[in-house]
Amino acid sequence: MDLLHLFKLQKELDERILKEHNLEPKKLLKEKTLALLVEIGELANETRCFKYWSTRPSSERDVILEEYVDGFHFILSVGIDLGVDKNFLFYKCAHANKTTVQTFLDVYARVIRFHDQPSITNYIELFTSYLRLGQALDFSQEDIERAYLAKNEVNHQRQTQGY
Ligand SMILES: O=c1ccn([C@H]2C[C@H](O)[C@@H](COP(=O)(O)OP(=O)(O)OP(=O)(O)O)O2)c(=O)[nH]1
Repeated sequence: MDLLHLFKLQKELDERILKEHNLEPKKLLKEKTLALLVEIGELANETRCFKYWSTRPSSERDVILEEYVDGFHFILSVGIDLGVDKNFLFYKCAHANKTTVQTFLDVYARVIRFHDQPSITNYIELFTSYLRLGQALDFSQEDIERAYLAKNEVNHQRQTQGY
């Protein structure tokens, strides 16, 4: 996954959204944090991993992947606001032997911790937990990159259409 390229595309999208909505280039950490928490909830809903009371199957893989990359957009976006986008290197994160439910809860905890204390260390922890979630959902880095690029394009089209 070419992360520096994804950060660059994210920056272009974020700047465009600010411009189209006449927003000051102020940081929107609270809004982005809530947006990310909502996206993670939508993602969990599509997987149905916590719905022990139901036998209905999860959504299609592509639907789950699209929800996943919505959250990834916001993670990249807060990384840009933090100033790590130009030199952020990330290799592999070890596979953690946890249930999908626990992996979701870990991501929520990391989001809140980063919000309360937006340090680079807490950002890396958040980023790692989100990639672990991707692994738990069986997405390769190539899957994530391809789906990110597709959704980034959709987000630009939405701005063109006055979304
Ligand atoms: O500053 C921003 C704001 C939004 N986004 C992206 C992230 C995500 O990919 C999308 C917002 O999520 P979604 O597509 O779910 O938006 P929605 O308005 O909730 O649409 P829907 O009703 O289709 O879920 O916009 C950014 O990249 N940067």
